[in-house]
Amino acid sequence: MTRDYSGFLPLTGSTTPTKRAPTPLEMLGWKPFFSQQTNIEDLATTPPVRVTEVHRSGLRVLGDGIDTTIPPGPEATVGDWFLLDQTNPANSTLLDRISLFERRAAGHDRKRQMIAANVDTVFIVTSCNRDFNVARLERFVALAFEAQVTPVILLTKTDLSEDTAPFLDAARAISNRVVVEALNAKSEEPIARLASWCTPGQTVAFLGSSGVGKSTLVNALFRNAVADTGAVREDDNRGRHTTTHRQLHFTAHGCAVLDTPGMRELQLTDVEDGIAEVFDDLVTLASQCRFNDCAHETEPGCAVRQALENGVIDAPRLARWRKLAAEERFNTSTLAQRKAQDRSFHKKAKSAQQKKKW
Ligand SMILES: Nc1nc2c(ncn2[C@@H]2O[C@H](COP(=O)(O)OP(=O)(O)OP(=O)(O)O)[C@@H](O)[C@H]2O)c(=O)[nH]1
Ligand SMILES: [Zn+2]
Repeated sequence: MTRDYSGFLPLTGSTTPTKRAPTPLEMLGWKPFFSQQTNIEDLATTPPVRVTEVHRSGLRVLGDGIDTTIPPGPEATVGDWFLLDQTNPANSTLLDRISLFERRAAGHDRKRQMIAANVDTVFIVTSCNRDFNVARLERFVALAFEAQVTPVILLTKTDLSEDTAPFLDAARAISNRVVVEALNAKSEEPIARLASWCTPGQTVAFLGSSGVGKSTLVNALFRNAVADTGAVREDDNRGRHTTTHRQLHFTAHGCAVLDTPGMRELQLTDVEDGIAEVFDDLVTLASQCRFNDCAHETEPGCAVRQALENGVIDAPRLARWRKLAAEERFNTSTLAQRKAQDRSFHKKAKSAQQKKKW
């Protein structure tokens, strides 16, 4: 899989191609990627609108001078762009996405459920204390890579830690494609430290376990700049947003911040490529094993074990990769596949038992 990583770098003033003020559509997140899917004539008759709220009763969409609700469709989620059919909104055209967070729903058919579309950056938040866990960070980075969203790791609570260097080192070792920042979320730091990713027209989201400072950071982005922040509470010490539906909030200068309960429950399903990107060095090594299906255990000509013996790779990291990949495979398999795996396991166990008897 080839992927363009140029977008994984934070935008800086010097690389911004034009200095003109963003258009109202650009403030909502409109990008050349979407313009390419339409043309000037169509833009006039079917103007672009972005889904900013998903309710059972309908989708709230915003455009240039447009704020309306269109009927809910199974195929759209918060962050999506439509070309709005003003006479028959149900006929609006959904545009291709730059990125998509999705998950498998619970239940028998385990249908895919879309969480959020066209997110540019996801801040993976953890704190410089006992919450810090490399395996958990790797899992979130894999989810971001899979969704085609730029991950940025934020280490909070630097003010409560005597030495943040070991946390920074461990987080930076996860992937050389992921920027890591350490900060005190309760100070004045967040606005300046997150500024390069929270420019007008950018869409950001936050991932991380409970209590690490996600709400504190979101509130910092909205402090003194209340635009459409009805559901984001100031002084939220418990850190629970009141929102129960999926919603984009816009800061006063036009950065969209995703607030969606689903982001808290993203599972490791269908993220094989994302995991392979986090552990790309190990994947490359594994491809050099003599056998295609090498389990890197006792097989001859195993490049992974060789690298381990030579001290080229780190044993705990190798173990984390294998654990994550196994979990992903299990989550991704269908119920029928799991039953088949179970049956074949019981068969093998039975035949092993019978062999013993003989
Ligand atoms: N000292 C200090 N406290 C922090 C920092 N970041 C967050 N906190 C505090 O940690 C607690 C939890 O922060 P929240 O922002 O609510 O955490 P959250 O990640 O949103 O948690 P959930 O909403 O449960 O997912 C709050 O009391 C915050 O004030 C930090 O950098 N330094
Ligand atoms: Zn091997």
